[in-house]
Amino acid sequence: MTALTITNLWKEYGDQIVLENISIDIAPRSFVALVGASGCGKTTLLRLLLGQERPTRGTILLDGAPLPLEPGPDRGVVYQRYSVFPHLSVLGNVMLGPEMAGSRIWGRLTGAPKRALQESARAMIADVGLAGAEGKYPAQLSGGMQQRLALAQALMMQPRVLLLDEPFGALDPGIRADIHALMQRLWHALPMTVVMVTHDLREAFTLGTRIIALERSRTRPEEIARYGAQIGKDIAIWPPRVAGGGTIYDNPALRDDPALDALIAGRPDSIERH
Ligand SMILES: Nc1ncnc2c1ncn2[C@@H]1O[C@H](COP(=O)(O)OP(=O)(O)OP(=O)(O)O)[C@@H](O)[C@H]1O
Repeated sequence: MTALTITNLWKEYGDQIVLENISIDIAPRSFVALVGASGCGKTTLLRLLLGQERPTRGTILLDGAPLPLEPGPDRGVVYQRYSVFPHLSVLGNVMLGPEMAGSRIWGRLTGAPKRALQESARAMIADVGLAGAEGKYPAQLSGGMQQRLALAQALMMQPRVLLLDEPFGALDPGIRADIHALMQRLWHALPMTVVMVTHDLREAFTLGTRIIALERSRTRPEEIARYGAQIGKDIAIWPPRVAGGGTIYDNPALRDDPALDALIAGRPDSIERH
């Protein structure tokens, strides 16, 4: 159950202010879709959450504790391309993260621990719809299959936060719809909070529990470096989607929110299962 708390976050590169005073509270199990014009700083914010970049000012807390300064297994990431290793098979890619983590503690995995890892890797591969492709290499997979593999690879480490940087942006619409369904299923099934950068508003509204738009209010050339992007819009999806497949009535935190109760009182029939 992982919450992210971003407070008064600034990111500057030299003289250029990219993010200006961003504050966002992300509730555990949310699915935040981050949208905004090209170059406004979406990937920069994701890299800050991953620990690949450090804030110039401000704080990021993960369940109340300062975010570790380096990427770690608590945060998984999937990019639009190149998240997987081309020289490893599907099985090899999915086993790699736990193997590396395990080998730091026990040395090279062999015997029963290796077999157990192989078994859970195969189960994860089946979960993302790649059963039968365990021995294939990424170049032998379609774009959609590669992104399923990238998801499996990230999820094997059981991240508390999954960061997605336009992971479905290069896929054809039909394939994208299939992988959206998979993503929804995984988000419901696994105890993770998701932050996804996307250019596609439809995708944001299909998957997100909340849509946050970064915007630069000043865009004249002489102003671009001196003012960063801020939160332009912050939209909660109605009816609220709750991870795990329940309705808002099943979620005590939401059920006890008086403002929401009032809304629900006016529209009791509009609460759907997701
Ligand atoms: N390492 C860096 N050094 C200097 N400037 C950087 C660095 N990384 C990003 N920037 C700048 O920060 C700004 C925001 O970039 P970012 O990639 O975060 O935007 P974005 O919203 O993700 O864009 P897009 O939608 O096109 O991917 C850009 O002007 C970019 O040039």
